[in-house]
Amino acid sequence: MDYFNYQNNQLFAEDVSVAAIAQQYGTPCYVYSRATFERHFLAFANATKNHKSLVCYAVKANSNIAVLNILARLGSGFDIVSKGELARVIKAGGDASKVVFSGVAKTADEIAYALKLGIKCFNVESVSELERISEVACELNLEAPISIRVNPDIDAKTHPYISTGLKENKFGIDIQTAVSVYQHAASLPGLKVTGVDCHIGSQLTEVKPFLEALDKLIALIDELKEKGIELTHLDIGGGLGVPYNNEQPPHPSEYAAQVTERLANYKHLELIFEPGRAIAANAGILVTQVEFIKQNQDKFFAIVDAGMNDMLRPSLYQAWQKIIPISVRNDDTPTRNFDIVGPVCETGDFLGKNRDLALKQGDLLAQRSAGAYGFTMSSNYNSRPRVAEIMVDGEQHHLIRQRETIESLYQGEKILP
Ligand SMILES: Cc1ncc(COP(=O)(O)O)c(C=O)c1O
Ligand SMILES: N[C@@H](CCCC[NH3+])C(=O)O
Repeated sequence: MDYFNYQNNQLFAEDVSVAAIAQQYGTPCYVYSRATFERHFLAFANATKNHKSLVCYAVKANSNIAVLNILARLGSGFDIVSKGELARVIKAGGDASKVVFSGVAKTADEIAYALKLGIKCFNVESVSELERISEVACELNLEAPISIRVNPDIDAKTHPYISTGLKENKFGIDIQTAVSVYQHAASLPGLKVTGVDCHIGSQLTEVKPFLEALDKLIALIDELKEKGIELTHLDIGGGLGVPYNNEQPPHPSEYAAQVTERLANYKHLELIFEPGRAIAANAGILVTQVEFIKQNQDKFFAIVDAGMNDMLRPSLYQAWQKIIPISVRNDDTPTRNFDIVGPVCETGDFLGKNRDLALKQGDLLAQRSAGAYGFTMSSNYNSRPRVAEIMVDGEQHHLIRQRETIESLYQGEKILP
């Protein structure tokens, strides 16, 4: 099921022509499908119905408040990594009691903000952080629910930059030392030990590494119980991959079924998932226009109006995302092998390389799978205003973030007197 489809050679997002959106809002722009966000969220939520569980959407994937609101209405919880992300969740109508706070460097201010809002849990990534949370909680006369994010030293078999569960990665606490850290946590004032957490990486295309991590977590939970520390939840993190090209990641229902099966004897443990990409990636496209066609000897470039500042993934991870025309040509324009490059002054500024397309100046293109880690990783590099975001909902479309203005680029800056 795909909500981005061709009708009479024109790309549609649900029931709206993408060309019409580009005409109305200009390019580049991100276009999202509400129905896709909902379908992906429900795939997780429904798959885990036989086990007490909570889906905490990872806000970093796509943090527009319209997206968060759509998910909050379906009962989603949220995985956040900053005060800013938590503020977005609250602004969007999310429930703080369903928020888990991840990240390696929570400040005292961020901890206090989250504590006062009554979040579900802090996923703690170091002993120093544990002590900081204890101090802040005591100062506020509050109790902080915590879980330790353990690093299980599992190879997630993904790109090294998005692998997080190996001992050489900065994330989590070495699982070998976890028991003593839990004992330390139990002795500190202001803390309530509630769970265990891990997140081994992103864009995983197999269930096996998740299950390996889960087995290590279960062994830890058993050991803690023997030592008198009983946990009430297990957070397996996010990381389920999506098909960008020919990858065949397991469907959320298959993944969730295998995870819950392993937890058959642990029905009392609430299971938390933190999916980001699996919910958002294929719910969005980046729409861009060909500014120029350029030929250097036998190399063809389509220079488009979206750059690495709008979509960083290809430059940062050599990520491959499909690029398709918004209107399929049926004239005699030759198909050529193009590098699709942006306007930014960097050699690494490309959306895709070696793409066989029939293109002319002025054509519109869509980069697919752009709903996750697209807009949220965008910047103003080269003083380029960040682009508009549009949410399609059936036959309706809504501007959910306006294009930044030139003036906004230097807002807050000052010239010396
Ligand atoms: C702690 C944590 N949870 C959840 C996620 C979401 O990951 P994904 O988008 O791969 O599901 C991330 C990002 O990788 C993360 O760091
Ligand atoms: N931003 C990355 C994933 C990292 C997720 C954050 N832990 C991507 O686009 O693939």
